[in-house]
Amino acid sequence: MSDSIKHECGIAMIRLRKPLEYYIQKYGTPLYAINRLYVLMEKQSNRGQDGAGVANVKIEVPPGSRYISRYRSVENRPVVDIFKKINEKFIEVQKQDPSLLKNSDWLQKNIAFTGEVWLGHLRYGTHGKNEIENCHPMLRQSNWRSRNLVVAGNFNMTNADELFKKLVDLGQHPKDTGDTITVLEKIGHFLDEENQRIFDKFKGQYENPELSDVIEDNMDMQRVLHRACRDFDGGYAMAGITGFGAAFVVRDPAGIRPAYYWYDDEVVVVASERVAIKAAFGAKYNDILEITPGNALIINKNGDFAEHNVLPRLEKKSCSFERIYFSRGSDPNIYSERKELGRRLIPQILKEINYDLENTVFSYIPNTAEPAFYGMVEGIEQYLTTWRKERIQSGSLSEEELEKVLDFKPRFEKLVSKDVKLRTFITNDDDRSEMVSHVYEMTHGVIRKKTDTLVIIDDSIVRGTTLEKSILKLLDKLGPKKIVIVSSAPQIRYPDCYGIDMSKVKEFVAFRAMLALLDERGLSDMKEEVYQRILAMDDLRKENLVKDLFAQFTDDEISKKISEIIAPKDIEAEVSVVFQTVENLNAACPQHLGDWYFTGNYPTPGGNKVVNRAFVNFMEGKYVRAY
Ligand SMILES: O=P(O)(O)OC[C@H]1O[C@H](OP(=O)(O)OP(=O)(O)O)[C@H](O)[C@@H]1O
Ligand SMILES: NC(=O)CC[C@H](N)C(=O)O
Repeated sequence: MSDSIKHECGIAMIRLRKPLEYYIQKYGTPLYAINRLYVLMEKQSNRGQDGAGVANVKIEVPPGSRYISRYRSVENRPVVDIFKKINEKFIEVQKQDPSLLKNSDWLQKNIAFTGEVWLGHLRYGTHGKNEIENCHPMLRQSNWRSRNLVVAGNFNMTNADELFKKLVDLGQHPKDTGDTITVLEKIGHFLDEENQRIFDKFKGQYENPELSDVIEDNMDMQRVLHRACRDFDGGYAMAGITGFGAAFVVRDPAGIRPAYYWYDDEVVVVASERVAIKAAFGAKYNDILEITPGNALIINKNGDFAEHNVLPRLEKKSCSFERIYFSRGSDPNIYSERKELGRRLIPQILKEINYDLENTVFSYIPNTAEPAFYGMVEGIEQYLTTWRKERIQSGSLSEEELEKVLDFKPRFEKLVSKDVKLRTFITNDDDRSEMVSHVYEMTHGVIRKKTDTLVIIDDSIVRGTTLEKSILKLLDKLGPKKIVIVSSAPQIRYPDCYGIDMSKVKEFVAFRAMLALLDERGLSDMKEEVYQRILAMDDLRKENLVKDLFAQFTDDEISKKISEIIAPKDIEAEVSVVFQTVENLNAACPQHLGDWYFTGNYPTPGGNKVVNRAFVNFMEGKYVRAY
């Protein structure tokens, strides 16, 4: 695992509900599912670039034939790499005899990746190195078909270490400490027990080969998943396929990680983002459903499916950062939420520029912040409508003044372009500073030197590196009197532990600002005091003690300190930072109230353990992950 802040992982599942023959007839190719899965995965490439994997299971093949196939890759463009390899198999068949591509029986007997159940994964590793061994899907193999298991997930458990220990206490000997293996083994353990339970129940009644079918027909996946997941503390959308073709996607009880599905009579499809399902299958957004938190979508061997409750639901706390930054902004709901985030910042922005729209230029830092910018544009226009009305209704305007009021146009400009697609989050820390200075270029000749204030919106300020190392220096060269950085997200104060690797508190510029304020105010002893209180806790999950440190200061004090920290010493413009309030974030994204990054209110008890541990690590000078 590199030290960079991570995005998410993405999952993609397709279950063909008809025989392969049907798709060959209708779509003229045996590659129907492959092509759709490719789109489903490429459209989620924003969620993981450390590696990718695809697994395929054939239902009902005779003993002796391979029925689970898998490719994984950590190449530069892992999804392309995998699908190229899969495609090569069909190119070979084409060369051999093109008519075989229409022969579903022959294909399923002879060619891998011609099965009915597909599972794809894009990885941003949070646990374990960026090596192919850590790529999902992971396999748990057995000579008994119904004991085979393939798993891929978007997840992080705050108690991965305890889960591992439990497996060892059971007498197991996992081949790796990685969290995906731990989860795989955990589900696998209860899958084994379920196999045994059904075997014991029916053993007198059927002969052995027949018994295998009876086990598969009676397998209670809801029970397996309930027993496997009840010890998980974390955020997860965990997808799996058994060797006999039953598939599932289970979502954490607080709905932290996203999971959507869509179906028709040909397919059942699951993905982390709606945009991907829309693109791959032309689905209508309104027909794409969200897996209910605490439920599993279970697809039987025969293609029937339903949601089943697996764990009691918790208060829904879906990750708000998905809406602010991670997920693709072309999802109509996300687009309008991002706009709303921009619009809601207007009162703070107007205050910051002293209501002087004449000498202000508005712009944004590409790419994610673009919709928030459009929201900001709408907000300014709304403000101007009210302003014009009030001026006109005052009745005191001369002809010339009236014309000026009606003519006035706010200045919205594209000042920053980003010509490298690579997101700065994905490079490791050392390369990152180097990289960010080359990623952006500025539009000169728009700002009136020493006269204009520049208001520029970004989606989030995490470490402040993008601003400090690159953007502010470049913007300063345009000559503004003042630069107001607007963040559509509130101050990121607390670590995440539910799917993204943001668990080292010292990385956050808001945390560094809080430390600086403690020092300035002579409150440095509080750090030691909180540290000792955490060490004395009998259960770190009880409460988040780091909150006590932030509670010493107002939001504005922290914002001011952040602006001091990120403003490079050698620039001329005054710099200030405006952050979204948590109330406005929640109002803009009412279905995604998971705001622990900003509030420290974690949706599971393990979150408190992570933040307390992260603080202990900081105090002890340990630069390691806190879960
Ligand atoms: O404060 P920092 O730690 O530097 O991180 C915050 C920046 O990182 C992200 O940009 P990214 O380059 O991923 O761009 P995007 O907007 O194109 O997604 C995000 O949009 C912020 O601009
Ligand atoms: N971002 C994720 O969901 C990571 C999944 C898993 N924890 C891994 O590291 O592979």
